[in-house]
Amino acid sequence: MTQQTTAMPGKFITFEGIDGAGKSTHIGFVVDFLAARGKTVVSSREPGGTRLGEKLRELLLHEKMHVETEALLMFASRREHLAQVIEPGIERGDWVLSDRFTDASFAYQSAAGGMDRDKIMALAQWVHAKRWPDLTLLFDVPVEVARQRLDAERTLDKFEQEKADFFSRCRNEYLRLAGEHPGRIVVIDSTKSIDETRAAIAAALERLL
Ligand SMILES: Nc1ncnc2c1ncn2[C@@H]1O[C@H](COP(=O)(O)OP(=O)(O)OP(=O)(O)O)[C@@H](O)[C@H]1O
Ligand SMILES: Cc1cn([C@H]2C[C@H](O)[C@@H](COP(=O)(O)O)O2)c(=O)[nH]c1=O
Repeated sequence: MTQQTTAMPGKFITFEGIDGAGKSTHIGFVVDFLAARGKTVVSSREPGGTRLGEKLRELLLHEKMHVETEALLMFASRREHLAQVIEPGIERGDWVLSDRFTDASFAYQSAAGGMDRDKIMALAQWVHAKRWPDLTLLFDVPVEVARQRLDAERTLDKFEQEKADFFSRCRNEYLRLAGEHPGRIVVIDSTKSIDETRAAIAAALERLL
């Protein structure tokens, strides 16, 4: 008789925050933390994460467009990412990490960009009705701190060139989402030192292990 083994489904963890909050700095730490605990980790990002998604990312980060076009392209990238990376990874039992997901569409296209929230929700229901992250780490810093971190280090893309007011609306929306989904979204105070931030991340991850 053939014995059938069903792999335990993996987990889906997303990283959010305004540009310059520090989320990318900590993804490597999370990969190492989980790998040390025997997890197979897949690390990816949005927009992007697939060949098509990376092409869309190039357009999204550098071309001016109507905010609804922007949202549709974000969700086109997301659809491909779910089909090629997120769902197969979780099914294999891997821990899939994504640098941003749908919370970013609520923060950037809706709260900051002015798009109707219900339209983002309709796209989310269409593209991934049943799939939401098991854990979202929200890296929170005041807008001025994020700005200083960005200015210190690179050529700014289309979103990063937005004014402080745009990022205040994003930040407020992220915090509002955290209040709405306290079981999923953990707010990490990203003004702290990198070591202190790592300790907070480790505590949040322990809840899933
Ligand atoms: N806790 C911290 N203290 C001081 N500097 C930090 C801290 N965390 C990150 N930084 C620095 O801030 C800068 C921006 O960090 P990072 O690229 O991780 O931000 P991000 O949120 O991923 O931004 P983006 O979304 O635009 O990619 C980097 O130079 C990083 O070294
Ligand atoms: C998924 C997603 C992303 N964005 C924006 C947010 C950032 O400014 C860029 C991605 O850059 P990062 O350095 O990789 O964080 O894209 C968005 O506006 N809406 C989204 O859904």
